[in-house]
Amino acid sequence: MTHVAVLGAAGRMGQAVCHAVETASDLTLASRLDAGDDAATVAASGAQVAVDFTVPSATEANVHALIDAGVHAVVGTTGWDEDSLGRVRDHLQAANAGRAGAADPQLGVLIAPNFALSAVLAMRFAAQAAQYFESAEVIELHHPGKVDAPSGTAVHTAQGMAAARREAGLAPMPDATETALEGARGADVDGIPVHSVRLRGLVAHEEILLGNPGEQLSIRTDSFDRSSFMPGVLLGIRQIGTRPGLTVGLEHLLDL
Ligand SMILES: NC(=O)c1ccc[n+]([C@@H]2O[C@H](COP(=O)([O-])OP(=O)(O)OC[C@H]3O[C@@H](n4cnc5c(N)ncnc54)[C@H](O)[C@@H]3O)[C@@H](O)[C@H]2O)c1
Ligand SMILES: O=C(O)C1=N[C@H](C(=O)O)CCC1
Repeated sequence: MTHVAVLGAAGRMGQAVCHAVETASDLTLASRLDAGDDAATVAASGAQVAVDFTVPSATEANVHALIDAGVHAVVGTTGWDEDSLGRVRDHLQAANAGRAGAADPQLGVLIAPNFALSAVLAMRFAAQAAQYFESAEVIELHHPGKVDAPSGTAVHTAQGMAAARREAGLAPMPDATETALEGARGADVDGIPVHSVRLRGLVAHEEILLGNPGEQLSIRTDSFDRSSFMPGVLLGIRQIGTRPGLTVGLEHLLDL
């Protein structure tokens, strides 16, 4: 039986994760934490794994506290960049160097911008397709309660596509824009324009547009309900104990 703590337990995702953990026969919900609670207390609740769905401004400090507490972490909170990921990688390496044996297992942290299978596949397909198209843009569409833009998924998608374009030696994308209102061409993520829509009624959606003369490929993922993220979160909880160090992206846990 794996004991699980949930950080951000009062939030939209935290509530869904608590319910998913409570209804899984191999998991026990050890503690629920929200703003104002100390992440360092999760070990005392008996948790071996903590799940973080909080806010971009808090998640990195939470992860460092969890590493210090000797608890594996599964993180869905967005807002990570190369610097913050690097600090977690270094902290894990230092912490794991001092840990050995069954009573002191090697710690793992999984940080995934999207736990929905459709989104993970969309990111993979977009990276595969990117080298074959002159033009590529990403449109992400979310509920208006979301605090960050662009979405972590859109950043991850654009970075994967940009890396594939670089590797294939593609020229910059055609774009004759000479004058534009600020923001009209979206945010520039590694040379890929990313557009953010916030609309009441939406949950989490993304469309990737790829264009060539005379043709277009559209790749779209829609999470209509937060239940779409739960199989991925549960997979992360079940596997993180066997994955020491930092893993970025659920794709590494799937047989894609
Ligand atoms: N990876 C994914 O698949 C996925 C899916 C959905 C959302 N997200 C991300 O998860 C995060 C949370 O999304 P949400 O819609 O649940 O947000 P939310 O605002 O509904 O919930 C966040 C919760 O975190 C709490 N919180 C704030 N600071 C905290 C702290 N220091 N310690 C503990 N709790 C704290 C808040 O009080 C709130 O209850 C966002 O970054 C979002 O982008 C990721
Ligand atoms: O609801 C959110 O907020 C979501 N955030 C993630 C992101 O920023 O990519 C994943 C989808 C839902």
